[in-house]
Amino acid sequence: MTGKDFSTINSRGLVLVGCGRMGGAMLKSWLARGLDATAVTVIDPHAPAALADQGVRLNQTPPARPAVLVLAVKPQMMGDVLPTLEIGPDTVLLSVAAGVTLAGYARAFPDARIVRAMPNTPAAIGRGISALIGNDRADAEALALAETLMSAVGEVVRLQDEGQIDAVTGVSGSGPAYVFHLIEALAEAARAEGLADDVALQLARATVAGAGALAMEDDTPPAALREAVTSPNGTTAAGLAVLMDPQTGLRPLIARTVRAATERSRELGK
Ligand SMILES: NC(=O)C1=CN([C@@H]2O[C@H](COP(=O)(O)OP(=O)(O)OC[C@H]3O[C@@H](n4cnc5c(N)ncnc54)[C@H](OP(=O)(O)O)[C@@H]3O)[C@@H](O)[C@H]2O)C=CC1
Ligand SMILES: O=C(O)[C@@H]1CCC=N1
Repeated sequence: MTGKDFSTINSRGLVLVGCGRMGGAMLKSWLARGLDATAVTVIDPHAPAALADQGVRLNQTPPARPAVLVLAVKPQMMGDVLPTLEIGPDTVLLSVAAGVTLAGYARAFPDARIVRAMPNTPAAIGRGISALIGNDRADAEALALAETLMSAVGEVVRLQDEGQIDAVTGVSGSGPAYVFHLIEALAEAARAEGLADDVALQLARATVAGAGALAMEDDTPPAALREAVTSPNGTTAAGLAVLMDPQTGLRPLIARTVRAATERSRELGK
């Protein structure tokens, strides 16, 4: 990604409403990849002051027709935030909020080209993944602009149907938290088996990161990568007999986890 890819946004401006964990993570990657800080207006009462030192306009009147307005506040804040904004057909509204639907935004901004994206926090290091879906008014240009922004922070998939974004939220939007919890659980188990705290955490973190990197770089299916670790009647087989138990193992637990997160995303949309 280069400054050239951001040229429309750099000349017309980007407004970011909500610069917390997700908005802040994306902005960090965009600025590192060619977004001109002086083209950015951040609206957030608690935006980090350091952004102003980089040239970002903090809590100032936004440009009248920015190329894009990115909404990254909590879904519960939308009722307060939307009435403060004016978005016409020249601006792409790009929302990363869970739950809030295209129809909900269209009621507030009937002429707007609206795109929903569901990213995740590895966006902060350019290793996120986002899914995109636009409303009827979102033309190829609007979707391309959204894709430029989201592909600057990681991989992008396009959805066919807005309903699919709830499952994306339950899998990859929330998913980093599941993986961080796996690191916590592995480190705890390592401590329980007698390893020192720092060594336990180092082993857990590097194992999850290394296995993740191998799964990305190698086209081998994950099941085959798992089998390559598993010697007949060895240690991994003993561990997997517990982890892959059809009733009490990871599969049913992850299925329930993703179901709960997906259902919550659907609820937020009501
Ligand atoms: N965190 C994640 O992993 C992901 C989050 N999302 C979505 O991103 C959105 C933001 O989540 P997240 O970043 O975690 O939340 P945060 O609370 O970290 O960020 C939201 C930011 O918006 C600020 N804010 C509150 N009210 C306003 C307002 N009226 N105008 C402008 N800014 C305001 C908050 O300030 P203050 O803290 O002072 O209230 C905060 O800095 C949510 O809709 C969520 O569904 C999507 C994918 C992943
Ligand atoms: O927990 C949440 O609601 C948000 C959406 C996906 C990740 N965080």
